[in-house]
Amino acid sequence: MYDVKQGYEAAKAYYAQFGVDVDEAIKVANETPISMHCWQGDDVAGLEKKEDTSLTGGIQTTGNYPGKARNGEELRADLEVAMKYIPGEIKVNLHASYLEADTFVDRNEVAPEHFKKWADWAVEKGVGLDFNPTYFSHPLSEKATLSSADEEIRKFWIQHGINCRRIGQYFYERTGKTCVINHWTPDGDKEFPIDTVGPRLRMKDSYDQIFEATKDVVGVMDGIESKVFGIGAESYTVGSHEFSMAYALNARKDNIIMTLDTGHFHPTEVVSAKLGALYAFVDHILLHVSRPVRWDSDHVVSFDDETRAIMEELVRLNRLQDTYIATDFFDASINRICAWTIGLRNTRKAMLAALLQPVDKMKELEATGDVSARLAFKEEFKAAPFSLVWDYYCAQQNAGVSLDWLEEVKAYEAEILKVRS
Ligand SMILES: C[C@H](O)[C@H](O)[C@@H](O)C(=O)CO
Ligand SMILES: [Mn+2]
Repeated sequence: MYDVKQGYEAAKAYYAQFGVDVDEAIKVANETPISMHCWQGDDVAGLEKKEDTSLTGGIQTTGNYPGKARNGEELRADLEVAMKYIPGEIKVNLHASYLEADTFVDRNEVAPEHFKKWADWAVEKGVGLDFNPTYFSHPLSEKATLSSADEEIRKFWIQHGINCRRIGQYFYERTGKTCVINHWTPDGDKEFPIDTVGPRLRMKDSYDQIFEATKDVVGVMDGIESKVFGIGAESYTVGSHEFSMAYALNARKDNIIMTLDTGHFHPTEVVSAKLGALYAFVDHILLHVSRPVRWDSDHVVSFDDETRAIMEELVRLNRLQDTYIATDFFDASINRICAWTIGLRNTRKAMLAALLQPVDKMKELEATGDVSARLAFKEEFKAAPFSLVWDYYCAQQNAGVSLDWLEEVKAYEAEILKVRS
């Protein structure tokens, strides 16, 4: 290993030229929570006691890498391994389908008691918990959920949403940290329907009922996640971007916000370009950081242009602290602990790289009309020595410098994952 401290000192001198406080950047990156999705660990299968665990709702995992977690204990153990190598504040993000009970519990019956093991574990680890109603992978979700024209089915899913908000409050009470709840429904149509508003009016009414019935709930924030299409819902989604944005804005409640998933837009649309416009109107946004490859493929988050641009935009807008950052990917073709570690480290690294830029100086250049210097600065910091600061930060946090973590995860794979059938 090279001299990490020496590298950090050199980088510090480089950044000092531009007035960037490296230690402050590390501090902010370290204290900004990233919500780590549990569903990478078992290919979104969940822990419900049921025969059919197939993934529906127009989302897909591909690959059959050995060693996926088969129960809550294994999933928590795997999460813990990955968490060792992800520096900074982490929350863990659960779907309702990760309930733990001795017998089958249907979605309209989920309750706080089914998440006691998760809450005990989170308290022991000192992490917060976020939550998601699971409006998919269920016989009653095949046609539609919150927008269903069948009142019995719609009622079933409304009850699920209501119960999930109560579970969110339970997580808040146990961990002392706000529980961010995300609502995503797969409702949509393969062909463009004749009646495009009816399903939306029903979905709007369903959300209204969920929030009205739980208006006493405290300690939660609710994101409404939009999506442009899904497999089998290529032409129309009920919860489109316009629907979700309009719902969140019109709700006029501080706790109902928009969720932007980086894989849920047309391929040439980028979330980074939406943030500045939305923050002119809202106080908070929930982000699902993913990597769409040609479609909403949910590849592992990369340290790529868009992830970096999102973080740069949040820093420049001074909205990092107002944005709930969550990861959302599921790759079944590689070691799942590596998937988490790589994706979450990249998310944090992009955040740190964004914080290591002289934003005030760049704003000043722009304000004075010096657009040539603005471009020169933007380009300069693309290749600035942030990785030396990153390595130092990982060393400080005992999170594995460079690829140190890989050998240890491989050892865990050989010892623990390989023996799972
Ligand atoms: C598991 C899903 O990815 C998640 O609930 C949702 O956020 C989504 O992005 C569906 O495409
Ligand atoms: Mn998502």
